[in-house]
Amino acid sequence: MNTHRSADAPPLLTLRDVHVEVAGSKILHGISFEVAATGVTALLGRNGVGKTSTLLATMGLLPRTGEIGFDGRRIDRERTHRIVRSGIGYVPEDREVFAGLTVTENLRLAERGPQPRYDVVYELFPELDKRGRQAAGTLSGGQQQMLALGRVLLADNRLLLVDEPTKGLAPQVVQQVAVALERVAAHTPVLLVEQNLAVVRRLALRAVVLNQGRVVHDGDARALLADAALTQRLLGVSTGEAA
Ligand SMILES: Nc1ncnc2c1ncn2[C@@H]1O[C@H](COP(=O)(O)OP(=O)(O)OP(=O)(O)O)[C@@H](O)[C@H]1O
Repeated sequence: MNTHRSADAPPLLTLRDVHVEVAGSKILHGISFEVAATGVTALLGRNGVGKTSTLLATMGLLPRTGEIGFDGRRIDRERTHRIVRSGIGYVPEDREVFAGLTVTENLRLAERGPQPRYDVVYELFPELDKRGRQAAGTLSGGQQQMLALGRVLLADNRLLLVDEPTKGLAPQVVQQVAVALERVAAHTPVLLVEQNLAVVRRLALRAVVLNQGRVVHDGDARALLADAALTQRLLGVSTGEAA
């Protein structure tokens, strides 16, 4: 099932001419794109093109110039804690669960505000409720990913930035995480960095493709993936491999 958005809804996140330079090397060269207010927008591209840096710059974790708007308000001059408080949740590529703490303790540490949304988290991921006393480090990769998603959902965020959630997972677990993300996205819009094109095809309405720190494609995700030559040129993979 694909997620839908209203064509009339204003974008939730807007990047305009965003540049990032780290230690003298230019990483993003003036990227501009929008993230819809519902469903999944995929951020794609080969290794090292600047996808993670785009998420980090949005969160204020890398120095950036240009305009970043969230829900009609500029956030490009704001510090990370303010951006987090404004309702953007970030799930990093390596998940970063506290391995020695239990599932419940990991969730508790992510509580923000007076009413953490355990109802939402446990409804989406009953496994986290069942495994509350298990050390997070002993969870499977897929379960750890669900815990990482659960932590950002606790805070009632209005947008999630999720970096390569299926990386390193077995094919069957990739499917479980895709189902989980589909359910999450029905609840909260997602900007998703993802290399697995079958997951992109399943979840994303729109796809933004980066190459060497620039946006080189922005459009309907399925139309891109249906065009084998374009997918091969932009992403270096054939859609056959992605199925
Ligand atoms: N702190 C840093 N210092 C120097 N170079 C960096 C730094 N962070 C990222 N880069 C470089 O910027 C480029 C973009 O990195 P980034 O991690 O954003 O790419 P990516 O598209 O997410 O890659 P991948 O798909 O491999 O995770 C890479 O060439 C990377 O080596």
